[in-house]
Amino acid sequence: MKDTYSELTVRPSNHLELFLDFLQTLFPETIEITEDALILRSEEPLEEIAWGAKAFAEALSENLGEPVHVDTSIETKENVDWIARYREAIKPVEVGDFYVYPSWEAPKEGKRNIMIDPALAFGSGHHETTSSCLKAIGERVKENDTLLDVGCGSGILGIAAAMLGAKVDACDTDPLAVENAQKNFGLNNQCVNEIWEGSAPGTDKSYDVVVANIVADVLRMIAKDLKKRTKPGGLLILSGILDTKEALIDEAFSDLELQETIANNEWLTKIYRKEG
Ligand SMILES: C[S@@+](CC[C@H](N)C(=O)[O-])C[C@H]1O[C@@H](n2cnc3c(N)ncnc32)[C@H](O)[C@@H]1O
Repeated sequence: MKDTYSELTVRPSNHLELFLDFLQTLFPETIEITEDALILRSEEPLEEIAWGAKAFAEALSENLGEPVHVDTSIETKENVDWIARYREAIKPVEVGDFYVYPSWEAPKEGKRNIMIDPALAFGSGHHETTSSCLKAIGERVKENDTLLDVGCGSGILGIAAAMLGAKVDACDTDPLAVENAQKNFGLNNQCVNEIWEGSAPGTDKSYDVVVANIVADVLRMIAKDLKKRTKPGGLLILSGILDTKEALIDEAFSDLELQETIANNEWLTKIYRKEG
C-alpha cells in the first residue's frame, strides 16, 4: 500500500450520467456518485482521466449542440491502513491465569493462552460478562470436571475450562457460533467432547459445572433446563445479567444456593450451587 492516493473530482455542468458512463470505460474501480459530481480514487495518477473528462465535455458539447462544461480537481490524500488500525484496537485481555489474545499478537509466557480472533460469534474476552465467567471458571473448575457451555459463542469459556482439564460439551442456538467454536477449540489444541446446535435440552447428561452467559430474560426462560443439566452438588455459572434484571434471576434460581455475585460495571455474574 502506498502512503498516499489521488482523489479526482469530476463536476460536469450537466449530463452527469453520460460522464459516468464515459468514466467507467476508462476507470475499472468504484466511482462514487454524489448529487453533482463523480469521485475517483486511485493510488495511480489520475491526470489522464481528468484530461479525458475535459475532452469528453467538448465532444459532448459539439454533438449535442449545447454548452457542456466540466470542472476537475485532483487532491493527494493520506492512505489509511484500516486493517492495521483495527488490529491495533484489539488488545489482549488478561483474566487471572488466562490470556486471551488475537492471532496477530504474541502469547504471554507463564499464562494459559487462549487465541481468539474477533469474528461474528460473540466471545473475544473483552466483554465484562465473558471476563467475569473466565474468572469464575479459573477459580472454580477442577481437573476432570464435566462442564456444559450453554451459548458457547466463540467457545472461549469451554476452551478455558478444557485448559484446566475439564471434559467440555458446548451448544449454541446459532450455527455460526457452533462452527466458530469448533474452529477455535482446534486452534487452541483443545478438545470439545460434544458440541451441538441448540440449547441445554440437546443432551440428557448432567454436569459438574454448567455455564451460561446469555441474557437475563433468556436465562429465566431456560432456567428449568439449566438446573436439570447441573448435577446435585454442581455449579451453575450465569452471566449476561444487567444489574437492573437481578431480581428476575434471583427469583428464577431461588431454589439454588447463591455462592457469589461478581459485578463488573453494570453486568452481574452469579454462581449458584445445586443442593447435593
Ligand atoms: C453473550 S454470547 C456468549 C458467548 C460466550 N459464551 C462468552 O461468554 O463470551 C451468548 C450466546 O448465546 C447464544 N444463545 C442465545 N440464546 C440461547 C439459548 N437459548 N440456548 C443456547 N444458546 C443461546 C447466542 O447465539 C450467543 O452465541
